[in-house]
Amino acid sequence: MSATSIRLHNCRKAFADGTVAVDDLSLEIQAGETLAILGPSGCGKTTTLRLIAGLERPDAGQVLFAGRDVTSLPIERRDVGMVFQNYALFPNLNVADNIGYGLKVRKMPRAERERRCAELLELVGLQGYGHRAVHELSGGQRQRVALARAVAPRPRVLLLDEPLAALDAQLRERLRSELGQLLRELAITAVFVTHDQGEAMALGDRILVMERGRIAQLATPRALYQQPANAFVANFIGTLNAFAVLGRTANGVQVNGGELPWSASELPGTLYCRPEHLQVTSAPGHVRGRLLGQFFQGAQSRLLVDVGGAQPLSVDSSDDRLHAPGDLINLAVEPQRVFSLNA
Ligand SMILES: Nc1ncnc2c1ncn2[C@@H]1O[C@H](COP(=O)(O)OP(=O)(O)OP(=O)(O)O)[C@@H](O)[C@H]1O
Repeated sequence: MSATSIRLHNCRKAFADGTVAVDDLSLEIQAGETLAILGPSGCGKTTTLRLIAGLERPDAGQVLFAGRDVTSLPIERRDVGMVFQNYALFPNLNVADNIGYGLKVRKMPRAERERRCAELLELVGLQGYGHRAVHELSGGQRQRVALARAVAPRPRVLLLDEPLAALDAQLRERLRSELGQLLRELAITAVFVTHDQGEAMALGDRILVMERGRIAQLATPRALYQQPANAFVANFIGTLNAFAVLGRTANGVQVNGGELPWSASELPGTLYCRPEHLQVTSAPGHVRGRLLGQFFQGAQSRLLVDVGGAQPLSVDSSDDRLHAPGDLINLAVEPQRVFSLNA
């Protein structure tokens, strides 16, 4: 089955208590695209996924698959595969029977089913595990079985709700890259919900950042990071330093700890820059403050510098020099790395 585009058109979903989980949401997901849905708890990520799945019906608006209105179709008639955080495998069936379940329901002949199961076990790196009981598998292995089961019937759309959240950090990272590989191999349209920005950036062709049931921004990971639409998105993707603007100077603006380059005629209330764009310098830089701490992270260190603002500045430095807490640190920034944002 070839991949399918998905369109949400003015979708709204409120619950009985009046909570508006999804508020007039319109977006289009290309055929074969992987869309990550990211946002704070309660912003409507899971509800959006459930609207696409057919597990919820919108109060208003339409859901279209390849241009066809599927709004009133239940999940079993939408041709979607789903993977949940908690595996949701059948505990009384072995691995092969779990994977083959959807195929059996669709009355695929046994020999063909077995062939497809073997192919899927190989795809998820579990060759020879067909006869294992579910309780004999690790968390990561269970999640691979859940994936294999979801894609076994070759669905048009794969939906994943925090698929890696239950795994420990190391395993999550490994399975993340395996999942990315798998999604590319399957060339399936995939939508996954996560609250992990690293996961969203690594797996999503585009990321939908949601805020209170609406789109805060829908863009590629790179565009979200480099051109965040507003402060909410910028704070959600990566770390952001905020400088309250205190007034104009000859070449820029006055901020806590010094002066930032700023040539635009409008004078925003806050200016921003990313931690990797602040450079520690021995010459007088733009701002100066006292080191609160230095955290070694391997290829670079994260420095926290107090310039007297509301929050200490975060600075990423690949310079190996060790500073001591309390040291005075000079920081410089290239003018084009300083930006303002809509509130
Ligand atoms: N069945 C329901 N009945 C009432 N309110 C609900 C129901 N399901 C979700 N909500 C509410 O709708 C809003 C959106 O919920 P949703 O689960 O979509 O958010 P989420 O972004 O996935 O959150 P999380 O990251 O915490 O899982 C929340 O305020 C939630 O409490």
